[in-house]
Amino acid sequence: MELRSVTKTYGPVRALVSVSARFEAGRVTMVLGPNGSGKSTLLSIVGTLTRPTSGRVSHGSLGKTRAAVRAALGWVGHDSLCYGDLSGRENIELSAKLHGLDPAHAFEAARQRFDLGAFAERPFRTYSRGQRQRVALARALVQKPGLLLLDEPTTGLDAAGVERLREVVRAESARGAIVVVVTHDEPFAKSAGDDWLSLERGRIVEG
Ligand SMILES: Nc1ncnc2c1ncn2[C@@H]1O[C@H](COP(=O)(O)OP(=O)(O)OP(=O)(O)O)[C@@H](O)[C@H]1O
Repeated sequence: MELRSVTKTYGPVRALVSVSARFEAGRVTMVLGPNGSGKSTLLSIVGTLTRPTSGRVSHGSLGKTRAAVRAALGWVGHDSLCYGDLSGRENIELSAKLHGLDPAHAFEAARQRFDLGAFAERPFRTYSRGQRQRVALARALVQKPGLLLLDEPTTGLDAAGVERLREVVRAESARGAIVVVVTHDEPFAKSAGDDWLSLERGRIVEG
């Protein structure tokens, strides 16, 4: 997957300025940079949720159409994309159904992988932050995405939660996914990343 000279403006604000980068299958790219440097904008362009103002985005073998890329996309952003009135189990099962997969099988796999306890039967809105994060991640991974995008995934996680996340990120890339993670957590970025890309005022400064 590749961005070529991608610029994104919002009125007078230049969120990204001529950004070029490659993201390889089987590698984890960490996107770093201060607040407002364009990290979330980059992620949403890569995820086809935002169109660039100029420049080119190629998703390579993930697909040529937005629909194809979105079918291959696993996304955990600031918004969990989970329904608050549904339980964790129901959220995961719903995601499985939307991808044409067996819901019970998908939930059982997620339950084991993310150690989902009795809380998985309660409404999602009652969850602690760490529980939300586990279910949101489980939901995003249901269809074994070819492209996994995570925005600040360590926020609110304890040390054990961060370690589990690191293992999941490494396992997903080892499976062959392209993984792109926006983070302010430098120890996590160092330990879980293969490639690092730093943004400052919408421009790549290294990496
Ligand atoms: N929908 C929008 N409308 C107007 N300006 C926007 C919009 N989205 C982002 N911006 C602006 O673009 C710039 C980059 O924002 P972005 O959210 O990509 O930064 P970020 O690096 O993810 O920041 P943070 O670390 O605070 O999450 C900021 O100046 C922001 O205010």
